Amino acid sequence: DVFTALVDLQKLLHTEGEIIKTLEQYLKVEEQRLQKVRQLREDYGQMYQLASQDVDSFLANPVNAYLLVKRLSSDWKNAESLMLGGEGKNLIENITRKREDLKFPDNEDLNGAAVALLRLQDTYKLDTSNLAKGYIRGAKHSSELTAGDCFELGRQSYNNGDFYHTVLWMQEALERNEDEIEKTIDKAVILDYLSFSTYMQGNTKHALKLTNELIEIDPDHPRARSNKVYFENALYTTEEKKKRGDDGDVPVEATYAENKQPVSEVPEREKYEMLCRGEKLMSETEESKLKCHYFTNNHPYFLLQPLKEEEVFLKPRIVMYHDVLSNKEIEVVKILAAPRLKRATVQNSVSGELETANYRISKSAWLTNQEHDVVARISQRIEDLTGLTMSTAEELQVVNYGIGGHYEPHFDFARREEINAFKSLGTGNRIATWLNYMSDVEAGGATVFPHINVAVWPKKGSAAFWYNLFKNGEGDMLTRHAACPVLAGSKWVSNKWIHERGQEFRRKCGLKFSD
Ligand SMILES: O=C(O)CCC(=O)C(=O)O
Ligand SMILES: [Fe+2]
Repeated sequence: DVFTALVDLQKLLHTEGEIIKTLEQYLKVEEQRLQKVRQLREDYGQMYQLASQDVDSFLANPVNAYLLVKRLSSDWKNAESLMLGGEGKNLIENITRKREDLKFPDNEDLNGAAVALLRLQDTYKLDTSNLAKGYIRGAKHSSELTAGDCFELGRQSYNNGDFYHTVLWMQEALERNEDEIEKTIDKAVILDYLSFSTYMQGNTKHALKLTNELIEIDPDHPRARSNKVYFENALYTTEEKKKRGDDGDVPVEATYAENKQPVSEVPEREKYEMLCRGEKLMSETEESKLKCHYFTNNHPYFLLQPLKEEEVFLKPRIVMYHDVLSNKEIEVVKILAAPRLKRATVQNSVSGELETANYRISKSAWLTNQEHDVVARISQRIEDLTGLTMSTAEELQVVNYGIGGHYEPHFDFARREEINAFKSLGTGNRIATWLNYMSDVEAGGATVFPHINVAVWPKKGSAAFWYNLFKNGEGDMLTRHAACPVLAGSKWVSNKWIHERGQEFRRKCGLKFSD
């Protein structure tokens, strides 16, 4: 799970440093080795020349005879091992197998990184060729991708059965391949993937054209000819059907399905992505009702140092507080959590078991009030600000999202049917959520509420707070929210999930669906 948090990517940079050292060492040793090989070639050459001048008299000399035999037996054995062996094997063994402190990503990690990039491409509507140039929203963030890199993204998509992205990236690979002087990938290999995926996307005509191109550059390609026949037949059948007035089931032009979600999910999904991109969906009138003021909660701590409270939405009431955590407190929390970050889990709604899921990609750790004064202080501050007891709240969850890290729309509370959720805690449902933003995020990473058109942008030191349950204990469906994928930078949050038990005299219960 290397791809889920920035801290892990830092470890990979360390590995990269070690790889550079190993390569340098390898070059040095190899150059010395080649020098020895060159010397041997010289020695053999000299002797051969001497012998060739007069073969008979050369061989008549017993020393020469001996040397010839030696040169072709033990000397050649040494030469052989010099040529075959090389230091490479030892050096590679040393860096990969013996070094436990080095982290190398595996195939699953590579796939995860590719999927993350493709998710960003979709959510933020990034253009393939701009992305390949390293441009993210106009600003150049990274180095360019080679044709080979684009091919690799396409291949990962292909292996995931995602032909839409395969076509996008193979096309980009093809274009880049044309311009490359030192080719990073073979054109025929790209065409092979591209033609098949184009067919799978419903564009048989174009798939056939690409296959013909492939046959032109590689007439003996193992699959191209049979594919050609197959595509021709498929096209013929469609044309025939058309003639018969039967409109045929294969669209002639590609219609790339943008969204693979079930129809019922599309509106939420679209709203979620629009909000993530920063599109404003809330009306002016709704926005004009929101206020900002200084907040004291009649507590001595905040009377001395009032907090800025900003209303983000009224029903359900979502508020933001600014300058809640200091940079020093944030540093302490990050340092405590960093060595314990693990891939975040979600509760299976049927079994109540915790498991990892692709709709939540981040790393998290839990901190208790007992382990550090700063953690206890944060808990106390939340209690003072909300008036709710922290004695039944969950521990402080610290979360780090890497590039592409996200949490798709969800509720923080358990629905009626999720009977097993929070059972072991014995503190009731999650009545409210307190979310601390512990970093600014360069791009992306908003917390969005798609059903009420709200987007909250992370700001270091700020916090968001809302009730998940109505006063009568029923869940408020409008609190459904998501963490948008991080487009650039790294996002740190920490949250306190506050539970029902113990709040009886703090938040008056009611019969109505009201907050
Ligand atoms: O990170 C965010 O912005 C939201 C996180 C969240 O919703 C959660 O952890 O339940
Ligand atoms: Fe949440």
